[in-house]
Amino acid sequence: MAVVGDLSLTFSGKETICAFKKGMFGFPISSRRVSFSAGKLQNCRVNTGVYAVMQVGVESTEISKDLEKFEGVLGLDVVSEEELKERGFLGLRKTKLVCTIGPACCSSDDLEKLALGGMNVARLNMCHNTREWHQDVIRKIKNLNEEKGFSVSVMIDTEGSQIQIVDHGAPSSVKAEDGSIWDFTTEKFEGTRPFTVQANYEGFSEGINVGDELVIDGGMATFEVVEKIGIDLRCKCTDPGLLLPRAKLSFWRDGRLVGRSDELPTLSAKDWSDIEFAISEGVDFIALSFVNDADVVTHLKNYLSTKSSKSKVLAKIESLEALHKLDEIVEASDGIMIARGDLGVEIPLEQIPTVQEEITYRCRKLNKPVIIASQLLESMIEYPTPTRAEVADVSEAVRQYADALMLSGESAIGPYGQKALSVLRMTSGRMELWSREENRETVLFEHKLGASVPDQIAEQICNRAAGMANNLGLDAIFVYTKHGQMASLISRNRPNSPIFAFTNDNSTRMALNLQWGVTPILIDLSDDMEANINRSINLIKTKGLIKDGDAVLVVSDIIPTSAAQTVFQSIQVKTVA
Ligand SMILES: Nc1ncnc2c1ncn2[C@@H]1O[C@H](COP(=O)(O)OP(=O)(O)OP(=O)(O)O)[C@@H](O)[C@H]1O
Ligand SMILES: CC(=O)C(=O)O
Ligand SMILES: [K+]
Ligand SMILES: [Mg+2]
Repeated sequence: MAVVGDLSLTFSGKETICAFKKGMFGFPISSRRVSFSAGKLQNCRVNTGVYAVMQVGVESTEISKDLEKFEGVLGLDVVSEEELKERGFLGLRKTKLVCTIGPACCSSDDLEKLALGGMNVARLNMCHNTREWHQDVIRKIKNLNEEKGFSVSVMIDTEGSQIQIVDHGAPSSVKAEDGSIWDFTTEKFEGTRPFTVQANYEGFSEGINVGDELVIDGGMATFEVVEKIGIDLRCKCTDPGLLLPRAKLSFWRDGRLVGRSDELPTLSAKDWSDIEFAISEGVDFIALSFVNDADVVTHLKNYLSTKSSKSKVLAKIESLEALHKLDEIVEASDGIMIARGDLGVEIPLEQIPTVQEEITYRCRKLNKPVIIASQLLESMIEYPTPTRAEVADVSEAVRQYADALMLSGESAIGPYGQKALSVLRMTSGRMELWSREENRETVLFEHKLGASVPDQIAEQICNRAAGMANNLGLDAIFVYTKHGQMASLISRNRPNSPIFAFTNDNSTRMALNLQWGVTPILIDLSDDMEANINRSINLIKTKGLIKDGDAVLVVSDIIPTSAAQTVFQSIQVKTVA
């Protein structure tokens, strides 16, 4: 049980304690109003992750005195708290970790182990499994957050539409031999039909000519189209290989992709129904597969706001079209996933590394979090140790300053998911340290970032703040933020000091889980900024996480709630005393 502190209350008469938030205590309180008669209520355990300013409708001064100590509870997750206690400010991990949840890790026990192992975001791929299964996993994660003080965000990833194999006549993989002739059809067939492959999309052969190349999964096997029979294609295997279930099909002519993805809807009827589900479950992120332009992102964001949903929309970059419209997609979305798996079906594999670096850089410039996904530790689906090349790939992603790294099958279906997560954690920690030592005082690549976000005052304040924190070697940056904008602008500079983002908005807290170097903390914020700052520093101090003499840089962007107030944006250095 995550505990901020134990509290004993002595009741002298017929008193009522009002407005405790649900979950405030370590035992369940379902009502917001609890009555106690005379006696002593001992060892009420106050959870982290839930904040409340308590109002006490009592005459007893004794109770008020006890409760005063707890006024304003810090919503700091248990994992960051432990990491901070063990390793100090500079030891906090900066790169965020996303785990795909699948049959290998969906029990509460497994999910808890992943949360303890550093999972910041749990991803659910709507391509697989049932609605009930997904719902069950989401509820388990939310329960763990509430009861055990974790702060794991939930992401759903839409199925999207793509030309792929639905049936190749075998339960798992089939081998295509050199020179063998295969029919690709959309017709459904019963049982096994040798050398026949069923594709999922009626128009899959439209515009395809004899002589075109059909590539499976970006290079697992290659065929040449030798004949068109109605809408079916007869093909000869020119590069033998494996056809896996759900393998992706792409067509090439003269070394170029024959672009097809704009024919298919980014959001199918199934995707919309999954989005309704995501809204009703209150998920934190919706990742859109096969985004081809900004319109679909804007459309979904507008739709979510009509539903009062605070889910953030991530665009997955996994098509050639998306690369052509990268900037507009990045600007429209709340973040990006570089989906290297399907991207490798649409562009030659040797282009992936440079494209990854370019997308990562564009995202940082435009101040949007970016996740690097797919095959980071692929061999760990089978083996308990990664290849050296995989560790090098992970390190490179960290060196590029991606916000987050993602596990796919490694956690979803592999028996070594927790180990894979720890490989990500150790490798990113090592690389972060190395980059910091390399960069020392020059982490601020401001000349490279340029002025590129709309709010230039906020941008300048945050750039200066990050620079100051580095130059002065400050212990931490505290930022007070409603929507996370300032926290994100500081993170964009990738400063050495950890960024603690204090917010009173839970959806901001959950969204910031994806941002490099940011530890979001839920806290009650009043209009009095000085009071907020002092109270949060005191709370952190009470927990033993900061001590006298530590120096923090404080940045705030609290927007006025009344006409009498002005926008409060400031930088100050505070030495804890
Ligand atoms: N909920 C699930 N139930 C069963 N299997 C799953 C589930 N989620 C993932 N998997 C398995 O893990 C593998 C990797 O998962 P992942 O979701 O990353 O697939 P992907 O094909 O890379 O993603 P996408 O479909 O978005 O392109 C999948 O091929 C699938 O076998
Ligand atoms: C993650 C994903 O969708 C991909 O790599 O294709
Ligand atoms: K998907
Ligand atoms: Mg994909």
